[in-house]
Amino acid sequence: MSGLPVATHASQVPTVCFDLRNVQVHLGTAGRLHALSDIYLRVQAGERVALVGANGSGKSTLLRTLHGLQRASGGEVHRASTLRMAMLFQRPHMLRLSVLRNIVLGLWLQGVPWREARERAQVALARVGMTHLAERNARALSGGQQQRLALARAWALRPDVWLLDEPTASLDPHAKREVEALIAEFTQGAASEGKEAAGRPPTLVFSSHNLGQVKRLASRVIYLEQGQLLADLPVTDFFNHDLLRALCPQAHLFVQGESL
Ligand SMILES: Nc1ncnc2c1ncn2[C@@H]1O[C@H](COP(=O)(O)OP(=O)(O)OP(=O)(O)O)[C@@H](O)[C@H]1O
Repeated sequence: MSGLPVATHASQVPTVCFDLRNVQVHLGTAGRLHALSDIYLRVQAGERVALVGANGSGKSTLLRTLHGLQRASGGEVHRASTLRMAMLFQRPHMLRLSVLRNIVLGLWLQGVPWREARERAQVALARVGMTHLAERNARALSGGQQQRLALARAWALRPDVWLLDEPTASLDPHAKREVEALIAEFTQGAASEGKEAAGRPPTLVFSSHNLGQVKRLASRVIYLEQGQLLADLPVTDFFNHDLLRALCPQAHLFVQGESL
């Protein structure tokens, strides 16, 4: 694993965030399960990449490999050294503390002084419309509220890169819409302090089974099947049925199945 050269433009946000070359991830007993095979993937700063594919196709493993939570068994993982990454999961992990303290502690652990952390946490809570819940125990929140809190906690850290693993999969339709709207706001520039001034919104890589959500949030779609990357297309090409059928029949079948 190594750092990519960092571009010199004012924001210090590098042009290439991730560059995976021939990456393999083997899991399970004696590494017999090939969760990812021969992955080549370069993600530029500001891209919005959706990972799609059936259950077990390797989406979570790829996200975890990008983050560094999962070590590659082979190949090269290059990651820009200055990246600040936030990773969110389908079911967020909340500390048994108040809503506000969940954010404050996250910031404090990153070296932000307590007083500043409290102020930033309050701004972040307001940003997700949860100020009135600041003193509630975070574990007592609904699933949708917990995911909004997880987003606030991540946003308070001002990440360059958002890695989201099926962030709305376990939510009811109303909470889904709320959480998706926040993801759109936080990752499309408008709410990203500092990044906006640099003219470059943060980078988003997310997995989803919701193809409507993929259309709304992504600019590029990657299709995985049994750990292999079979299609990597601009979102408009991916949802062009004739083109997709010609370029990647497996992905076309998958889209047809998911659209039923
Ligand atoms: N810790 C682990 N040990 C062994 N096998 C694992 C482990 N984690 C994942 N796998 C296997 O690796 C493969 C890829 O799993 P992964 O969770 O990346 O798929 P996914 O596309 O995210 O699936 P889903 O849509 O269900 O979340 C699957 O066969 C899965 O069973």
